[in-house]
Amino acid sequence: MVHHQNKAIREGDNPDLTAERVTGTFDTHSMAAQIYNSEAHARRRREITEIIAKRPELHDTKPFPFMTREEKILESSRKLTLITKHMNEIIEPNNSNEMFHLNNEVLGIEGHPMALHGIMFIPALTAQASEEQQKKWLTRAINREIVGTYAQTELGHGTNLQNLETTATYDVATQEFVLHTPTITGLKWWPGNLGKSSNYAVVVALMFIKGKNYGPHTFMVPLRDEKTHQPLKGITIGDIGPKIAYNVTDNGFLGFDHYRIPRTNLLMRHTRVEPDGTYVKPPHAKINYSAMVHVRSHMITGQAIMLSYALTIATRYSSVRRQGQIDTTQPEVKVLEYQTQQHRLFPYIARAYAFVFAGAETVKLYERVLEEVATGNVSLMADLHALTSGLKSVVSHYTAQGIEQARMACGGHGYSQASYMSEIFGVAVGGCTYEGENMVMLLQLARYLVKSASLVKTGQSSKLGPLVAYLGAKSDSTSLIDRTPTTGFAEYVKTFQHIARRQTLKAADKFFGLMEKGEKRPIAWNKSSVELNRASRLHTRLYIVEAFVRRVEEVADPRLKEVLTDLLHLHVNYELLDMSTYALEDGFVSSSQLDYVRDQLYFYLAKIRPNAVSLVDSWEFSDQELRSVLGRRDGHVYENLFAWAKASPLNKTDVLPSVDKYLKPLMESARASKL
Ligand SMILES: CCCCCCCCCCCCC/C=C/C(=O)SCCNC(=O)CCNC(=O)[C@H](O)C(C)(C)COP(=O)(O)OP(=O)(O)OC[C@H]1O[C@@H](n2cnc3c(N)ncnc32)[C@H](O)[C@@H]1OP(=O)(O)O
Ligand SMILES: Cc1cc2nc3c(=O)[nH]c(=O)nc-3n(C[C@H](O)[C@H](O)[C@H](O)COP(=O)(O)OP(=O)(O)OC[C@H]3O[C@@H](n4cnc5c(N)ncnc54)[C@H](O)[C@@H]3O)c2cc1C
Repeated sequence: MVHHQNKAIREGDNPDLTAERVTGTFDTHSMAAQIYNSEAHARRRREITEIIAKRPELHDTKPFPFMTREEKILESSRKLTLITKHMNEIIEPNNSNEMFHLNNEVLGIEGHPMALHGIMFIPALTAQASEEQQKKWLTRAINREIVGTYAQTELGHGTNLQNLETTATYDVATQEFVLHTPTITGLKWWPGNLGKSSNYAVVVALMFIKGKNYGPHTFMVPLRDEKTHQPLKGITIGDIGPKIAYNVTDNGFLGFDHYRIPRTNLLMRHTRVEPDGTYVKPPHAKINYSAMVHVRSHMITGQAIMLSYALTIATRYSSVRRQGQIDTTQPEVKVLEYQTQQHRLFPYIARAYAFVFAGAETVKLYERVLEEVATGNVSLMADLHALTSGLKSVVSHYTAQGIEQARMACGGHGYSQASYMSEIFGVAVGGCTYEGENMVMLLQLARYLVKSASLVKTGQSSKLGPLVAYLGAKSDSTSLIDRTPTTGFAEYVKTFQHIARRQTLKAADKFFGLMEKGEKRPIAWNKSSVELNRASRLHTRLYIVEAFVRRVEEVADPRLKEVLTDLLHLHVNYELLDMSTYALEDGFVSSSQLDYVRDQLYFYLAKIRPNAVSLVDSWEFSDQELRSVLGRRDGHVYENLFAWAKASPLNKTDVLPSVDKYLKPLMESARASKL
């Protein structure tokens, strides 16, 4: 038996796809270890996939697109109950990476009744509840004795937390907080699983003590009776209705009518209210925003995975789809042969790898900050906030663009729900909004960049943190990009640094200049905000390139290193062309250098071509996880598209009731009137 580098090869597969896999130059299991950050975890992912494959009760009973929302929720709850019961037979206890994979395989991306429980409720209790409170609630939450969510956003306000309307007013006499929703716009609106599934929530409300507003604080709030699941008195609660996607999750609304909770339900790890109403300040004003930072840190990887779902589907399909000829004397080609198709897909494959490498670094920094904050050291909170604000915005933006490109690359079949592209897009694009609308979060990073620019301008560059140290460096007068060996990335990094530095300093100049001319700070900020956000994007894209370079430098296996180096070449050339306006503006890069960059790009599209399928196979998504007829591992697309269409609920009968009721009489009366 021949041992291929690509471990997805099986007998009986579509030969067009097998031919792609045979040309792969590297071991896909080893690449999976890069993607998932360790050989052990990549192996465990495969083992979990195998266990699930052997347990039909954990499989979808029919394709998701054929289910109603209610059916999907029922089906998801059934599987959630099973995986809860059999968790220890499938994954290592309390291993969040394994849990993530188990959820993606069995429950999928459309959410489930305990999605927010794991993503935000438990992280909020872990970071913000005191030890005593954790004893009371955290263990019960981990055991799934109670189900919770994170209720912050309201109908009228999501971004501007200072103007939330839900109030928590301290009553010294009873030592209780009184939660109240004063208006319709003060209703909590959007929290996942709030509508129907959760019986508790960490609620964010403005805290008032003796008439003074202390701003947003987090409270543990019971919402439903633990036995009957009926809403408690004083609580109005429900589902907000269907969304673009993610409809298995019951995003909900919530109102309070003078609803009382004990003083000790204020989450008190970092902040306290004494029985007499004395307020004890936290060590950092934004310490209670930790659940948001948790999601922002982890969603970089989640977004990279969803982008890779779409790219896996489109790249495999492009290898079995034949249409048209390049050489008219030859048979029809696989659509992946077209340079335009490669240009549509391969730079996004490179981005997906870049994002997952950046995501791994972000999670590491997050874990470090979490540990430090637990011991009272808040020094890195601002850096983490700036980094995650930029990354969540840039990565979710390009992920959505990439999924849409992948959908279009599948032609008409990409428009069918059999591709699953619309759901992947719909779920991923939510990431541009949730956890801070992208423009808003870029502006958060811009605050950090402007402060850093001030240090540069006042000769204090030595005080710059490591993420922005390049802002204080001197630039060469021109880029040396086409004058260095093609294997060196340093010149590209220098060019991206130059572009990001110039834009940051320019945007900061504009902002400070407007203030010097007499504009008030917030007005000057608003008038500079498009330029400021450009700086934030360029800074973040520089970070992503650097994370990619760091990872490629670490790789020891020469075959992996070669293909990752090819991807990195593709990435830096594509990125530079994409931001060429900035490079051309001050003549740092000339148009002849851009011609070189373009040639490099085309060279690497062609070089990557034989590895394209292996690069997407390396993510090792099972068919169950992808839920896409077009993206099937075996490449047998056409017969399965036909089977899928035949299974459509509309095809249960030959004549629909609507035809009997309306169309037949309509046609009959049209015919009769002609007589
Ligand atoms: C295969 C993959 C499968 C995946 C499956 C699919 C996944 C789907 C999952 C879906 C789950 C979705 C869950 C979503 C949940 C939510 O959306 S929860 C709600 C999130 N809401 C937001 O993010 C709101 C955004 N707004 C804010 O964060 C804040 O309002 C603000 C914009 C940051 C401003 O806050 P405010 O308190 O008003 O700030 P200011 O008083 O103006 O101060 C600004 C200074 O504060 C610093 N700062 C802000 N936040 C932090 C922080 N977290 N840490 C550290 N510092 C912070 C900021 O830097 C400013 O500092 P200075 O410049 O020094 O003043
Ligand atoms: C799928 C999904 C899941 C969610 N899950 C949860 C959850 O579990 N819990 C929860 O509490 N919330 C949740 N949310 C809510 C989400 O966090 C908010 O919708 C998000 O933070 C954006 O806030 P907003 O809706 O108020 O947008 P808005 O702030 O109203 O944004 C509208 C526009 O105004 C602009 N804008 C607003 N403020 C500024 C500013 N200061 N400067 C410049 N431009 C500005 C924005 O850029 C945007 O273009 C979820 C949302 C979605 C879509």
